[in-house]
Amino acid sequence: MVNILKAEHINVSLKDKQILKDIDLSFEKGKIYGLLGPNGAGKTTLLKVLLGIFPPTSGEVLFNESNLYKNPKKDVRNSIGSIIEFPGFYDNLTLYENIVLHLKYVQKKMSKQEIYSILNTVGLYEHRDKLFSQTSLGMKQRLGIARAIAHNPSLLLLDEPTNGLDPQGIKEVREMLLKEVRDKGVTAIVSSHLLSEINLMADELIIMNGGEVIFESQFMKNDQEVFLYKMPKHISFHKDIEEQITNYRVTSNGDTHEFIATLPPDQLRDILKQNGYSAEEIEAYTLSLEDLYLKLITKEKKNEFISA
Ligand SMILES: Nc1ncnc2c1ncn2[C@@H]1O[C@H](COP(=O)(O)OP(=O)(O)OP(=O)(O)O)[C@@H](O)[C@H]1O
Repeated sequence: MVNILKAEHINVSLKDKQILKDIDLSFEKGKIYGLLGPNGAGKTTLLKVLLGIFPPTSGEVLFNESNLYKNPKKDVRNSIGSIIEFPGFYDNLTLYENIVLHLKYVQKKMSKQEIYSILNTVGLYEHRDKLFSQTSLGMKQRLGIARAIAHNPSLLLLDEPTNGLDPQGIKEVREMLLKEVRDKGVTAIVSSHLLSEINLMADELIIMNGGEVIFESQFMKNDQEVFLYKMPKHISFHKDIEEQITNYRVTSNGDTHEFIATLPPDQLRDILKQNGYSAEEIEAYTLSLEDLYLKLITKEKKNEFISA
């Protein structure tokens, strides 16, 4: 397991508001991370911090073991491709020329044919000579993706990359991303409000709310399932259980603990039996990504979660 990127205890405060709170994450080479969260959760801010364009109030970002904010190795940022917020391009240049300019900026030499091939990958080859100002929203977004991948980065930071794309475009972007990751070992962090897209492409899931990471899991990997458990409070949390549950437990109504875990029900029941409890006392529910997301966000809003 090779970590290409690490965010260590990132805090961001703007004026009196804390926008990111103690974000501590590691990202492995060759994986797609889905970044989810409601509007204002802090996803874009986190991506900007990871890109090296938004210095955190405290904390470190290490990309290939180089600190992005303190003496970064030369050209380290040129190994990152990104779409963060609306990509800025030159209106009076063609799509082809915009990519040429970007490649100059990141000091990467490419032949005309190679640039055509990139434009072809994102479905823009036949529009290559159109002025940027004369393209549709979807084409602009595709050009943003072309720019993000053009210089063969090892890390992609993509903030809602399918914004403005039609269903076919969304599918093409997903397939292209999967190909980049699988063929070239690129690591991608992709924020989206489209749960179904994240479900289809991400290996790992990060859910944010209120500037914090509230859930982190290999949700999709190897069909990993996530369960909601309801357990009577008289069953005390055994170390073996605690080690396997995720960071959240609900102290809910009356006599019941609710918690979310990837630990399968059979294994949880075995642990309970080994500790002298009746396994029949717990209720287990499989959560879809939508269930999980809504459960976490809703509970967060109601302040019902406490840290396990
Ligand atoms: N420059 C800024 N000055 C003050 N507050 C800011 C600034 N940029 C972002 N914020 C605030 O930080 C919080 C997080 O914003 P951010 O854009 O990172 O969220 P997000 O999860 O990307 O949201 P969305 O899904 O709507 O894009 C919000 O409350 C936002 O208002």
